[in-house]
Amino acid sequence: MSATEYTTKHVVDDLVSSYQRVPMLVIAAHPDRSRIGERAALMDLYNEGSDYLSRIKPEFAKNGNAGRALLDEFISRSPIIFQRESGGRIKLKAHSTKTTVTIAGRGAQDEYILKESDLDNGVVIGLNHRIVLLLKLLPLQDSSVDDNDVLFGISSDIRAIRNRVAQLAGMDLPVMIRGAAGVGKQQAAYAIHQASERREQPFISVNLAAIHDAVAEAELFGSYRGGSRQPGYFEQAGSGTIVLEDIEDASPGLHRLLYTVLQSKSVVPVGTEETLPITCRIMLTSHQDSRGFEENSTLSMLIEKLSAYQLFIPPLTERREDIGLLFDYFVREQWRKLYADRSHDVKIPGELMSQLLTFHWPGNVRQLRNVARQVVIDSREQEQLHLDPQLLSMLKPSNPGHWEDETSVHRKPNSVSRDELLETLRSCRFELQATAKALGISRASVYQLIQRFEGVRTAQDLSEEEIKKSYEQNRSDTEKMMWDLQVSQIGLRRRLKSLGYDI
Ligand SMILES: Nc1ncnc2c1ncn2[C@@H]1O[C@H](COP(=O)(O)OP(=O)(O)OP(=O)(O)O)[C@@H](O)[C@H]1O
Repeated sequence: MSATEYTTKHVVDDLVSSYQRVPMLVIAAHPDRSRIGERAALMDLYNEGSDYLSRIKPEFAKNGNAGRALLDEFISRSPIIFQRESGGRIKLKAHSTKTTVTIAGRGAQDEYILKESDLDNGVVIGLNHRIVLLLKLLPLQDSSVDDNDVLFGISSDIRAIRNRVAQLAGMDLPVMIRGAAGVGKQQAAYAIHQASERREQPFISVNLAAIHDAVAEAELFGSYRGGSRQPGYFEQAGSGTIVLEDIEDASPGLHRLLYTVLQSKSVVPVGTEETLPITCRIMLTSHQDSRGFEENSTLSMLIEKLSAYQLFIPPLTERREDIGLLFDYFVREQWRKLYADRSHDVKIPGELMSQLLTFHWPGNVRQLRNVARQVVIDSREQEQLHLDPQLLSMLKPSNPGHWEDETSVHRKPNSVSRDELLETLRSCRFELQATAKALGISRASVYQLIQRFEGVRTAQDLSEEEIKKSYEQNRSDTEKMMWDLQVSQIGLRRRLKSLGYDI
């Protein structure tokens, strides 16, 4: 690789937009768990065209500490060689080492060619099935890890978001947080609240899609019923923070109500003449791309009003370097919760970590956390973390982008058969937006087709009984519930939350 400046997409529009990226090795699994998240830059590969990896080189570091090599007795001192080839490719040569080298968990070979695009996404290197490293082009930054970070992670994206959170915490302004389902939007809102002067005040999160239009006004702004005052969510938030989740899923009526309230900075509880000033900080979350908002709609005006400060959280697969550390963090958290009496120094097997690093994570961090919980439950009597075969097959890498070329296709909804709809819904994890894209029809048409065909449903159509049964059978795992009930996980979570389940 020549000494080119690699440009990287950045998460926060108005922060620095390019970094120098170099080939970096990040430890994702190591017998000594404290080493997860350490990184080493292959500067000789970057500058001179070749570098090597062995038990004694290079030196990995985090938190500004002095570096140390892998130092694992099962890893050979003889080197694995990285050599620059034409076209930004890298040859990895394992001829002269006794260490078994695997790439992305596949069978061991003596030589591998890594394309530049592989290095962009991150190449998963397994050493003797004990140590797993991610080789990726990353900015030349130190790895800083603090277990007390509300937003945990070592990627430059999470780092930039943490900096942004610190800035936003000091400004008493509304914030808009965008990103796909499960990326950590609510976690980011909580991080801002915790870092702000409002931290001692309530933090209230409201799922707008779960509120029925008929009761929305009373639930949000309060009411006067049967001789007593019922406080709404805005009042309950007091001088704290209110997070209005997934704003695009609320009804247009609700958008209009919120817009009026935000203009007047006050609410009028239903059935009263009383005007109550709003003192809480407002944050919105959205899982939709800004192009998805219809121009001049109340929603777009509402968003414009509230989006003076935005935060975008990228999907987990764009920051694979966070996976090892986050998984270890969630395993420790779940282990403490479930087996407080047992040491939580269980080993993460190399194969498991390779699989986690290569999976496409459509449910993002939430799904990773669910997998960690499931693995901990399944490992009760084991020395190592154990993965249930069903879960293992679910984590097989697949091609999530298979519909992307079809976004320009436009067809009549009438030409979509029930079978095609069902098959596409399944391949898109029952998410309506993705299904609409894949079929080349609008989201509204997908919804109409669901209503039309028998046996095809959304989470809104499920009975409370069915939800309860599936919740118990699947031990509250919403990923499993999604496949069981054949509805989107986002919709399902919304229903669960509105029914008061702990998720
Ligand atoms: N960087 C992070 N560090 C620690 N925990 C995280 C991080 N990101 C997400 N999580 C955890 O992952 C789970 C999902 O995060 P969160 O609920 O914030 O996602 P979201 O983007 O708001 O999802 P949705 O759009 O589906 O509501 C939560 O349990 C959260 O605590």
